[in-house]
Amino acid sequence: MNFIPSNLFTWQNLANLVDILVVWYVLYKVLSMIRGTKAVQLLKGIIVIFLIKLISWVLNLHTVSFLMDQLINWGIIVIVIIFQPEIRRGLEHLGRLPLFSSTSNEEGKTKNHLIESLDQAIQYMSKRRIGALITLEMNTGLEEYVETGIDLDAEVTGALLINIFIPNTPLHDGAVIVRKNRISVAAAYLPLSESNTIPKELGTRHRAAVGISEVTDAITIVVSEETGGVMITRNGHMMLDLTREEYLKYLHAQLADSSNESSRSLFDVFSIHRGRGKQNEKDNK
Ligand SMILES: Nc1ncnc2c1ncn2[C@@H]1O[C@H](COP(=O)(O)OP(=O)(O)OP(=O)(O)O)[C@@H](O)[C@H]1O
Repeated sequence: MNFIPSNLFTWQNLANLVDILVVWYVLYKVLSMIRGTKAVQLLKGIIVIFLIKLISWVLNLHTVSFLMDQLINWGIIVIVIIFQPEIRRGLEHLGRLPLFSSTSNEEGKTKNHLIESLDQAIQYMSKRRIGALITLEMNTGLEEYVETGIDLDAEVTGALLINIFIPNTPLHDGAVIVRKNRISVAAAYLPLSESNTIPKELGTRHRAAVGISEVTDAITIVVSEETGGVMITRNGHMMLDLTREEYLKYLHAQLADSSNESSRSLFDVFSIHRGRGKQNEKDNK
């Protein structure tokens, strides 16, 4: 039989190629989403169960095979219940694809004002080592965390943010939650992460920032009281020791209205994980 190269370019082969690429992309996304979370242990457990199932099937061990079948069938329901928040977050991610979203000019201006206020507060607090924890609500509602805080419902300004976090004042402990471009509450309690990827030298403020990013799509900014360093967390990722340039770039990409801006910086944004802390120290002097 002769090999004719043009036979390779059939619709069927193209469909197969697309099929493989889609599966590969979904697997890659799932694995990078669960990296460093408790889901990795779960995945290992699932692989072990499937291996036992395969071996029992090959060796004709009927009872073991039956038990594994039951475990797999019921396990799916259990996983859906346990990972309900993560599944919800994943679906919300899908809903946020550009195809479904639109933003207006007015919204863009408000977002720019929000970023300027955050920047003013971060700069002030970082230089003076004032600890701060600010969470920005995105698409997932933060109602249950808002309920733990003290109501403010105030316009976001740099001055107010600074004032809230001045040590030994009634509102400084806990997190500020920003909703719909307003400071909704201060002194809110956020869930603490149990991730073992958080560096040991970071305390509960940083752990709370990672915690909220694991269960919602909120963007959380931390200013460290000890070092003045700036961290942002989102979707379980920590971006540590960010310089001013880096956090502004990130916030603009995630919040600003211009679709050009966001798509242009998206790659850069995801490549930031540990910023140039040295630069931060320089800025502080
Ligand atoms: N679950 C939480 N929710 C909201 N805020 C919290 C939570 N846990 C701690 N905090 C805040 O963090 C402060 C304690 O910070 P701690 O020194 O333990 O953290 P850290 O990560 O080492 O930060 P820093 O570098 O600023 O010291 C508390 O006073 C409180 O304001």
